[in-house]
Amino acid sequence: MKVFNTSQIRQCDQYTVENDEISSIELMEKAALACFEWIKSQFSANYTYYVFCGKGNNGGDGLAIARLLLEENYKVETFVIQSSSNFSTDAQINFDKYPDSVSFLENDDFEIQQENKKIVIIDALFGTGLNKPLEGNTQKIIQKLNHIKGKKISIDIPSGLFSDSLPSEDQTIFKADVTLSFQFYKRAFLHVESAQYAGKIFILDIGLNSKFIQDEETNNYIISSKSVSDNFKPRDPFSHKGNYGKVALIGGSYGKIGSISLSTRAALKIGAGIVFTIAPNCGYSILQTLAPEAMFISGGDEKLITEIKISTEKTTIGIGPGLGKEKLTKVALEELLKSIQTPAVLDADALNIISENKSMLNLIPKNSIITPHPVEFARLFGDSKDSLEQCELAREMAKKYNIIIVLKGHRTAVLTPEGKCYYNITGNAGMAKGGSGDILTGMITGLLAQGYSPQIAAQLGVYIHGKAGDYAAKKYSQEAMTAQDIIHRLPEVFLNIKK
Ligand SMILES: NC(=O)C1=CN([C@@H]2O[C@H](COP(=O)(O)OP(=O)(O)OC[C@H]3O[C@@H](n4cnc5c(N)ncnc54)[C@H](O)[C@@H]3O)[C@@H](O)[C@H]2O)[C@@H](O)CC1
Ligand SMILES: Nc1ncnc2c1ncn2[C@@H]1O[C@H](COP(=O)(O)OP(=O)(O)O)[C@@H](O)[C@H]1O
Ligand SMILES: [K+]
Repeated sequence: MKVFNTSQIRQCDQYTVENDEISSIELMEKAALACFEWIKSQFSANYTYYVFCGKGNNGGDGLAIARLLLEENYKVETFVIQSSSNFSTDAQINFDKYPDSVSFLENDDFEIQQENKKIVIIDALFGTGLNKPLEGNTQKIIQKLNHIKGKKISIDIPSGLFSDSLPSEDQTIFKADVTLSFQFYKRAFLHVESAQYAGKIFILDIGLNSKFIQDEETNNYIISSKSVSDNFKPRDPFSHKGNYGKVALIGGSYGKIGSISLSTRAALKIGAGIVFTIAPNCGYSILQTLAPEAMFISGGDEKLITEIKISTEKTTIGIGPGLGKEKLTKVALEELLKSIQTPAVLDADALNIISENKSMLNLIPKNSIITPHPVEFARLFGDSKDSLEQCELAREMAKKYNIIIVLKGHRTAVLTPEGKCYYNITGNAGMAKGGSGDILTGMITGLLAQGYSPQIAAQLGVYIHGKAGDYAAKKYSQEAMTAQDIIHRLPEVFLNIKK
């Protein structure tokens, strides 16, 4: 699913109005109707709706939503911000059509009856037309709204937020529980500094022109469930274990055998044919017990990995979880990287070793996948001022080193050597626990071994990992789920992909 910037969304609107039999006011009505239907499906008529509108098209959406609510006898109070600018053409039409009176706000002296607990505040003050951070009265109004208790819904984008850039810390922005946005994810919804204002995001289809959407180019995408099922390869009934690849997961050190055992179990459970684990000898009994399907190869020492004895020709390597950074381990990693000809997966301490020996970056086989969290990324490639800048730096580094970078976080981004960015929107805060990343390494390595291209293995891996995490949270709660539960919920993910 493509992510467009504000100017592309505007062009898409315009193209739709010019090429489809729909006028801009009809498009606004469609957008408002989609919001109204969503609101109706979630809230009863017992709520009082306070609709705050600007004079642009976002305000026009708000006025149309307020009218639709009134027509179905919902209790509605509508406010319009008084300003020197005129209504946009379509907002003026919706203002004229509004069947009740509206209150014009010159400052923040509006009243909302708080003792009535069933309150919905609809923010239709500013949309994608915002041209500078809010100040003066609008700023005060939003600050006041942010202190009022009630359900808060932003239309298209929280007022005060820009679609394509991140806010400064002191910027005033409406804090929504839910954002109902039209047709496309906005980039601001995909970065933590801005996404926190949007709450839960629902993308409403308003039927914008599909040819435009197909033809318009972008470098930013969402990994959609459709792209996952389109790329998914069901197992051939006549296949044997040799068809599903040979994986070697390398990692663990004394006290951290758990991490490589999680990776091992994840690789098995994601469908890999044959799995080896290379770990220190202290991991032998643990691994043979926790993952009896996998074969153990000694890493050369009781507590550390000092040698990696595996033919890399037909084996897909995943290295890093719990590995440690001892000198002998570094040497073993260096030797391994020199011997690999095919893409591998590098995580955690494998990346930390490389960040302390930057020339090793050039040893990473091309099209390999590295899976840093933001701090590991910064160790490798330097600091960034925010997550958007870090994402752009990752795009450059993926191109420079010809690798795929899986930049982990609330919205993990997969950056490719062609400069594309694929955001993952599955997953939840229950996964913010030690071990979740080790599982992702095992999953991506297991998918790569099964013949998925590195880019698809990375995209499927992060999507499936997050989706399994969502099933785990549903069953056990975000608090009580542990990383292992992500592995346990993989069956639900596969059964649903196949549907
Ligand atoms: N395809 C779509 O996405 C559709 C979008 N529509 C709506 O149209 C919106 C965009 O409409 P507009 O371009 O009219 O923009 P807005 O409604 O965001 O606001 C523009 C107005 O706000 C004023 N303004 C901008 N920045 C300000 C600031 N910092 N302080 C005070 N005033 C400021 C401008 O002077 C202008 O009057 C979208 O967000 C969406 O809600 C819908 O109506 C229909 C379809
Ligand atoms: N709040 C969150 N929402 C969605 N996914 C999350 C969240 N927090 C963590 N995750 C996911 O959990 C994993 C954590 O990986 P990592 O930071 O390497 O942890 P570790 O290796 O210590 O388990 C990543 O895949 C990340 O995307
Ligand atoms: K808004």
